[in-house]
Amino acid sequence: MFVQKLLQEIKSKGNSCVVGLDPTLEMMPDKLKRKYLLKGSMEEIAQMFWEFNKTIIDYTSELTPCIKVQIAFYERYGLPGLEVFYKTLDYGKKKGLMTIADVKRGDIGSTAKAYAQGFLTNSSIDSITVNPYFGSDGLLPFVEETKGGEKGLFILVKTSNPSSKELQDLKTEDGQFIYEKVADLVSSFAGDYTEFSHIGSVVGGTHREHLKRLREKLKGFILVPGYGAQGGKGEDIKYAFNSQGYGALVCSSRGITEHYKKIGEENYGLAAKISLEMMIEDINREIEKGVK
Ligand SMILES: O=C(O)c1cc(=O)[nH]c(=O)n1[C@@H]1O[C@H](COP(=O)(O)O)[C@@H](O)[C@H]1O
Repeated sequence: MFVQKLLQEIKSKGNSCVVGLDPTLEMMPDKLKRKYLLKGSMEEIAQMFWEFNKTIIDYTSELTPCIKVQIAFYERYGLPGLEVFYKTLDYGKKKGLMTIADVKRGDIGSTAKAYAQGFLTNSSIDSITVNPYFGSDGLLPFVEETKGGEKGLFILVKTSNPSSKELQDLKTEDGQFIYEKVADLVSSFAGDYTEFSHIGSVVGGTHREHLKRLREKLKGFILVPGYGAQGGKGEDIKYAFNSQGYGALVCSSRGITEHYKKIGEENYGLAAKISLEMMIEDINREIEKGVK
């Protein structure tokens, strides 16, 4: 079961920090560029991303419970890129990690069903991110595909980007914000659960007040992106956890994979590990302090 496996990983590793694998050309260490880039073809770039991802996973898999792989960074390099997206998830699973395929899908019911089946029947994918803009009939195929709780969903409730307030913070007729309405919709799908529902949500780590309000409303795990590169801090993000220190996954991508730029590229994998260790220390310290 998704939630049980996730909790087991979190407890055995002693943290809820997720490594995001969002490779870009600019992110690549020079030594990899020298090794792979002859013509600059999609195949070469994909091969380079594969070595980069494998190295980051090798250095961090003993620490992190989970990886998140954002599909856009792979799709932009066509089929060779997509192959690396799936190979990365597969490699993460082989290393014993839980996986989030960050695909942010959503559509009318029939198309949503195709998305849901395409991603959620893949044995290397434990969970996906979902866009709720189509409303309940667009969400139902994803909920249906995860019925039984073997797989999980993270539905966008309040995103981390500065403009998220333009639409998500609009007030509805009954005085609630739109993101609160989305949270209610997500909760209505959560079903029976003992600890946390496998129907989770995404709330950006850049909004302390939202995390406070939403932790009470939401019954599933909260995926919290925005740590590090987007300015999210442990002192705010701790509000996504329950009083026992569980129920959230904090994700950092560039903060971990680009850390080598601060300390030298000879060992970019070790640099990622060091950055993850610092993140874990920060988040765990804040959880320990508790919420007021
Ligand atoms: O669903 C997400 O993961 C997500 C939601 C959100 O509100 N904000 C957000 O940054 N993300 C993703 O989280 C990652 C953040 O990357 P960094 O800013 O490099 O840590 C990217 O893959 C984003 O697409």
